[in-house]
Amino acid sequence: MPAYDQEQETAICNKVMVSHEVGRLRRLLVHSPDSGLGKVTPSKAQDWLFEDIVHLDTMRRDEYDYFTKLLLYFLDPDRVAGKLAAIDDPINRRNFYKPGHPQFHGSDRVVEIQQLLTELLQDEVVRTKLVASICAVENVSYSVQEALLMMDATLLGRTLISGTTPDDKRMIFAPIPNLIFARDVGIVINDHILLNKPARQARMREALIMKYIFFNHPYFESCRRRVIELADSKHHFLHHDKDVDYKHVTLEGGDFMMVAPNHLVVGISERTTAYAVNQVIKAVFDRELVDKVSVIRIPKKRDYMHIDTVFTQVRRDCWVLLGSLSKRGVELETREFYRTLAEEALPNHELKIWQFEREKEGKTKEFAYLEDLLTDISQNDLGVEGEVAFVYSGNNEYPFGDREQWTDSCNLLALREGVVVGYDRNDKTAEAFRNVGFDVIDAAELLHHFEIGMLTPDAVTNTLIMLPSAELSRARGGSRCMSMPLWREAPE
Ligand SMILES: NC(=[NH2+])NCCC[C@H](N)C(=O)O
Repeated sequence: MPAYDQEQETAICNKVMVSHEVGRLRRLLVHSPDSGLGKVTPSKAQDWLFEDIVHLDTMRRDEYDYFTKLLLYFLDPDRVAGKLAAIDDPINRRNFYKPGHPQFHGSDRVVEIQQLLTELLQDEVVRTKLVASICAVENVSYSVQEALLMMDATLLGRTLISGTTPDDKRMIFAPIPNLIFARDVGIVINDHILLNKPARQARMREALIMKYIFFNHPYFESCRRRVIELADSKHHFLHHDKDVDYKHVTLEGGDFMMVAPNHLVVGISERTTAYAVNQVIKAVFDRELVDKVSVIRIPKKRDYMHIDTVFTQVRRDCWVLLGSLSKRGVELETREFYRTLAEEALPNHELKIWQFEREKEGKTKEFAYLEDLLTDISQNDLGVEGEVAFVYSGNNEYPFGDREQWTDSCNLLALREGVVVGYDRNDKTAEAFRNVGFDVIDAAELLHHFEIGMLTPDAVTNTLIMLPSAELSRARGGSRCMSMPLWREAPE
């Protein structure tokens, strides 16, 4: 047996490398719903980017826990295989799923942000800086700041995320309920990490916490010099408010897709500004990180939010997307208009796609439709020779396409090529998947098959795994949103 190589083991453990959307997922960041989600009030729900208040216990026990089990089964099976009956025995009070609890799974493959934060808070210097920054942003009193500094790291981590002190009685600042959407906290571009700059106030504390984690946690030590932080334009603070927008950098992970090692896809959306995209292109070309950047401008509407709410990749040769932004959808919508009037009248006319190449400065290619770009990626970047398959939200039947997009039918996370996780409420989209030859199976049933030895994760192919989603979908994000891949292999 070769000698155990500690250095090599650490390098693998801390590997940060994402160059694809669909190869085998090896490591990711997540955050399971914390008590802050159970404190969202109807009057604040919209400000905090939820469409409704959620029932926390149902969301955790009946929904998110299945996500955790699935991720562990595929990425870190030793923690769960053959153990689910014991893990889920009511006697164990879900302790396996509770960050900070001695029985917490603590996986180094399915990495919990709260655990990283707790570890980071053991460093006195970082702890003082981070607490001071959060207290400044949240505008709390000096005495609260002092009290926070007295807490032990586990309790402090929990408080900084949930906004509530450990006795769970005193809310000292707002929760950050969107931290469950780990996709938006940062972006891995090959071996670099691009920091998020959220568009909404409700997500500022998340970005602050993650900045400290990426720059200070030993886990990211090896790539610290490869963290990219983009700034607003020079003197942006001198501009009039109404002019600030176009010179403002806001960017969120849902608008970024590493589709191939040489090719980054970026969205201009409600959350990511054109100015930010311009800075990103410069940053990745200057560092020679990719050869191509494709930019997709989508209508700035709440329903669409990020590009990953309107399409995601399933296999090298298969994508799921929203019909009204597809070739047929846009053509149908425009047909009855004079061309120039269509541009004025139709929201989907905002859809525009450009491709920039590092070596060909000034030369920009345009794509008329989303399918054209996606076909180009499949065939030219990923070597697909035959047809490229498109699965449409709601099976492209009116009005199910829009209804199911709203509940994240287009926001899928690939665990491996062709094995994707989606929400169980999107029936028509599931039908569309069946029509192109996919199996559709509930997460609970699949886990049961694993537990009784009927199936192994490696044997699963071309499958849409359905996650219970009545509560999760009210938070407006799907499985892709709930994951930030740190390491993904190339599709085999
Ligand atoms: N990558 C995504 N699509 N993330 C979805 C985030 C949802 C969250 N409620 C927000 O509005 O910010």
